[in-house]
Amino acid sequence: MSAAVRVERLIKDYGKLRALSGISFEIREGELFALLGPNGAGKTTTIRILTGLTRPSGGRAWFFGRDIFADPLYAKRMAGLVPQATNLDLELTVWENLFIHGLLFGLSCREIRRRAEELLRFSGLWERRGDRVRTLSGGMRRRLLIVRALLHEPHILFLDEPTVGLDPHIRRRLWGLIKQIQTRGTTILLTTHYIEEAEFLADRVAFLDRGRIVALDTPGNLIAHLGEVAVDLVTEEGLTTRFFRTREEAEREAVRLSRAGESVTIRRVNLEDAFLHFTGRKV
Ligand SMILES: Nc1ncnc2c1ncn2[C@@H]1O[C@H](COP(=O)(O)OP(=O)(O)OP(=O)(O)O)[C@@H](O)[C@H]1O
Repeated sequence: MSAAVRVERLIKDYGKLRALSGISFEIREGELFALLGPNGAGKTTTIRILTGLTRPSGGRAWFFGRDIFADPLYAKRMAGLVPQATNLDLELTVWENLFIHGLLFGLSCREIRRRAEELLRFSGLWERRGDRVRTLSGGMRRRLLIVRALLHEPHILFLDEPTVGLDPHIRRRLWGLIKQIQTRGTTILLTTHYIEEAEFLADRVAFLDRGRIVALDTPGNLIAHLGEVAVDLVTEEGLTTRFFRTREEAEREAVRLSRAGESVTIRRVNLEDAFLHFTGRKV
């Protein structure tokens, strides 16, 4: 069966700057796939290309086996986009924002009413449907953006840093909503620079660094590549970390280091360690 999304050697140049250097990946149907990388890594550019907002300089991409650059209307129908910027009309109500979006996608008024009600109830925004968007909190606006992106029943949802700038409590609530959307059968590509977001949500993660994918696997496998247990050692030069397959090995090393007067801590290896290992940089 064809992958929900297949990207092959995608390149994007902005003048002399190569923002994407030929990235390739596949997303299976129903999968939640995360592109994790620091500012400027090329995450938004990837999403903009796959949602038809910008043309690639090279490479190809397919949704369910169909070439999306050859058939942009098909791509538009299949994809829902939650952009990084909250581009809602603040003076219109929640309901009006959805209605206009539905009309732009060619949905009938009946379809819009049915879908909008279902999604607003699902996302906990039904009671606010008559309120102006200006009166909604940041978290609610983000939920409304997700509802709007799902209105035309896309098969693939693109979420560009969906929780950036939100407090931890609201972020977790959004994570729950995103998981539920996946459970209902939607394939999701999410970009983030929050390690814990990728670790919590993603079935597979691609580490994107300066326009290149430097590693791609499940969070568990990316972590296991380094080991199970980490020993952090604080010295005058800063923090260095060593990785071990077992807790016993790590403890032996920690004891040896503390006898030598070093300050050490033992902890589990996490996705941030893996990111640092593959890129040599922090997210
Ligand atoms: N329209 C544009 N014109 C010129 N350069 C651009 C344009 N859009 C992006 N870039 C550059 O391309 C590179 C990748 O940018 P992109 O926005 O895709 O990164 P990102 O990983 O999404 O970062 P962020 O987390 O800040 O959104 C950056 O160096 C950026 O400055």
